Amino acid sequence: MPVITVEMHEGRSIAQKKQLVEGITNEFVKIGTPAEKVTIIFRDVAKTNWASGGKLSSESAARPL
Ligand SMILES: O=C(O)/C=C/C=C(\O)C(=O)O
Repeated sequence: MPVITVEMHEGRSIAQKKQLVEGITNEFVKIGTPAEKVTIIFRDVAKTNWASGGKLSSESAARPL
């Protein structure tokens, strides 16, 4: 019963999340896991709560989601 947690910047659309769900689930199906057993949790993190390379994401140049 795999549980996959995806922590990412907030802002992705439902359509984008559905695409991710399909892709991630399919990878597990390819290795023999029934799709119903795959659980995916999205944790959308505000850019003010995320930092990389010593900088808050909210203060870094915007990149497309
Ligand atoms: O850590 C970074 O520099 C960038 C992270 C980007 C995401 O988490 C995202 O695109 O959701």
